[in-house]
Amino acid sequence: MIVAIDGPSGTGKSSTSRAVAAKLGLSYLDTGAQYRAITWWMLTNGIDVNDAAGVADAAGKPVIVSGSDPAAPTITVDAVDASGPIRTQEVTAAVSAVSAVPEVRARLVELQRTAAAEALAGIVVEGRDIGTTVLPDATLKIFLTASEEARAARRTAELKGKEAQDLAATRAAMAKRDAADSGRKTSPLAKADDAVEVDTSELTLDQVIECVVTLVEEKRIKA
Ligand SMILES: Nc1ncnc2c1ncn2[C@@H]1O[C@H](COP(=O)(O)OP(=O)(O)OP(=O)(O)O)[C@@H](O)[C@H]1O
Ligand SMILES: Nc1ccn([C@H]2C[C@H](O)[C@@H](COP(=O)(O)O)O2)c(=O)n1
Repeated sequence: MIVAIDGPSGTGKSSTSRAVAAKLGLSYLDTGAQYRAITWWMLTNGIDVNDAAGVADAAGKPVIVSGSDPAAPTITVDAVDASGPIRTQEVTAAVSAVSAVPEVRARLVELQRTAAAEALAGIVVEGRDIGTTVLPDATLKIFLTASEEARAARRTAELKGKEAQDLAATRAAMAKRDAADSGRKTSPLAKADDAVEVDTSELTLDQVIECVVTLVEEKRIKA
């Protein structure tokens, strides 16, 4: 059972994927965390993230390891816990440039396919190009969407007290990142033709989780 969950930022991919994987006894992989991890490594090693050739040259250097337990997902870079540093606004602002570099994508797609192949009980993999490129033969593909307004409100609430921005700034930053992720040449953010689209704007997180669990169970019955 391989479940691919894609969609723009703030649509609920991580929260939904973790919960669905935990409920169904599947592994979990957050591919966005891997793009953030390689971006953090570039920033901490003084590589100009807007120099695509420099990023491409360095793409093979960091060792990125993702833990796939949905109850406690982990990510390390060169054996250092990167789970905190990859969530800073500095990394968020730089990640689209790094993830547009084909050498970076080739490196991470290989890790992602290996993780899926090794997950014997099945896996939920979330990202932007999982259904279209990474795992085109996934058992079930979901494309989550939500209005810009709903996504910005969710992200603003999440960042409250941390690196808080106001609603308008958060909305603008999300729209900019989504435009970059959708507009890049190599495997852009896109819905696979055979993905089920779920608009989460008016749904609670529990409703989205239930909806995806039901879709997985329907697939299991048919298989
Ligand atoms: N249906 C929902 N209703 C209300 N809040 C939600 C819903 N889904 C997710 N959230 C909240 O919205 C925030 C963003 O969710 P999440 O991180 O899962 O989105 P994402 O699609 O993985 O985002 P990104 O791609 O930017 O990492 C979280 O605080 C989460 O709890
Ligand atoms: N499969 C993926 C996953 C993520 N990215 C890039 C684009 C996102 O802006 C960034 C961070 O992802 P998030 O943590 O917000 O889910 O990583 C990608 O290009 N492909």
